[in-house]
Amino acid sequence: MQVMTEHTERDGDYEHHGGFPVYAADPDNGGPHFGRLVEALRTVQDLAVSTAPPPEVIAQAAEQAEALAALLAPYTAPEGHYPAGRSVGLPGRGSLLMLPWTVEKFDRTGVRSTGVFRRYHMGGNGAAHGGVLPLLFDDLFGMITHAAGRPISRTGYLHVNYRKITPLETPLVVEGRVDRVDGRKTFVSARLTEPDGTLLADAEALMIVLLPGQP
Ligand SMILES: CCCCCCCCCC(=O)SCCNC(=O)CCNC(=O)[C@H](O)C(C)(C)COP(=O)(O)OP(=O)(O)OC[C@H]1O[C@@H](n2cnc3c(N)ncnc32)[C@H](O)[C@@H]1OP(=O)(O)O
Repeated sequence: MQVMTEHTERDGDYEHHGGFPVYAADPDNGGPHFGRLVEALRTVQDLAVSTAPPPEVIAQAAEQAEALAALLAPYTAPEGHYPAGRSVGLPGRGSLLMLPWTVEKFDRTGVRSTGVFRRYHMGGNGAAHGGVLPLLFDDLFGMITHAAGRPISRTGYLHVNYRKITPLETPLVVEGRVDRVDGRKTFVSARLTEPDGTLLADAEALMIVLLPGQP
């Protein structure tokens, strides 16, 4: 997918990325207002799942949301030609789908990212939803594979162990690495912890290098 980092040592097939389009990081991070837009939309997501306004306010909000959608709709662009997902200077690379975390380390020895789960990510009883942890790990494993100089790979399996309730609005750290390479197979693992090292979840996955033209 995204070829966004310079590598000094690359896998021999690094330039082959299956059938993925090759596209680059956006050096402008979407321009001067894009980060602000993404953050405002994330706040709207938080509020959309946590407010109970009266019907007249909901109607007003719906009209404004519809107007925003109508404003943006004419600018739909092909994959790799919009800043979401390519704005590596923004939390979650500027993609609303990704957790709004910040990559602190990205090299062949592994990737570390820090951030918080927000109100939008809540499951039950104040804790993070179980489904957002695999999202965090899966994206991290994609980055780990990429940072290790492996060609773009897809997740064959992803196993998460939920060790402790994951809190919201609490600074957390996720860090992982390549454990083993076997032909097309890259075995990776990672841990989600509190800053004091308390383990919240760990995960392991198999990333499989795509064959030429493979989607
Ligand atoms: C900077 C950011 C960069 C981000 C990069 C993007 C990362 C994206 C990560 C993802 O989330 S991808 C989305 C979730 N994954 C998928 O949708 C994958 C769907 N599955 C497939 O497309 C194919 O199954 C796959 C390409 C993964 C593998 O199919 P292949 O037909 O190419 O391979 P094959 O089935 O022959 O398996 C290759 C090897 O892996 C092994 N394998 C495959 N799946 C396995 C599995 N689930 N468990 C254990 N082993 C498995 C398989 O046995 C075999 O081992 P050997 O080479 O030793 O014989």
